[in-house]
Amino acid sequence: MKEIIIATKNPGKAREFKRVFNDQEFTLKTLLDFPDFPEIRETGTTFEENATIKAHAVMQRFNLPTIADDSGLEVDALYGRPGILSARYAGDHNDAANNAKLLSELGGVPMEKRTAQFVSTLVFANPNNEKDLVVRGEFKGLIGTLPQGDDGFGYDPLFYLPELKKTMAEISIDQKNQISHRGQAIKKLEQQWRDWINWY
Ligand SMILES: O=c1nc[nH]c2c1ncn2[C@H]1C[C@H](O)[C@@H](COP(=O)(O)OP(=O)(O)OP(=O)(O)O)O1
Ligand SMILES: [Mg+2]
Repeated sequence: MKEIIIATKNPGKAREFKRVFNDQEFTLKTLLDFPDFPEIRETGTTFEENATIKAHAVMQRFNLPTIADDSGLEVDALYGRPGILSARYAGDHNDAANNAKLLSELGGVPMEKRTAQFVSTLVFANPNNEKDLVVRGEFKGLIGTLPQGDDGFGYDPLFYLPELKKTMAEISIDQKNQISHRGQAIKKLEQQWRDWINWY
């Protein structure tokens, strides 16, 4: 059976990927299956650079086709921050601390100025392909004034969808995948990767 690795240690991302990116033809693994895999330093200056760093580190270790997601939240009132530093905004990978810092930085900013977007860049690297496949998805919303909902991960409890009158943490994983930055990027990947990949 062919294998594809998702180069992530984030359980929320892994769950969203496994829900929509699967097939009889290959099995999907993530770094959660390899807990000893060393920390990959995300030293790039763009989502694409960081996704490329992660995809290549993991591809080289396993010699298998590897997809990495680098993603984050760009808040207009904060001039695009936290952006590529989203995971490290307040503390290292502490969602609650990150959300609290975001609320505090946006203190006093009225709802109409709390516009933001989630961004996801996916890089698919393969030992037999010279060029990586790169896709990106974006999704706009508003930053709420208090966290709501228990689903999702990261900034989802603060990411408010005015059309649905719900946060991203109050919709199902399937609904999130249908609309989200990552869901859109995965759809683009689905449309392109079979024509791109050289298995052997
Ligand atoms: O759908 C999302 N819903 C809520 N928050 C999200 C989402 N997508 C990204 N985010 C936030 C989480 C984290 O603070 C940062 C990603 O950082 P990023 O380095 O790409 O991922 P990560 O370190 O959690 O896992 P890994 O690098 O192993 O894939 O943006
Ligand atoms: Mg990361």
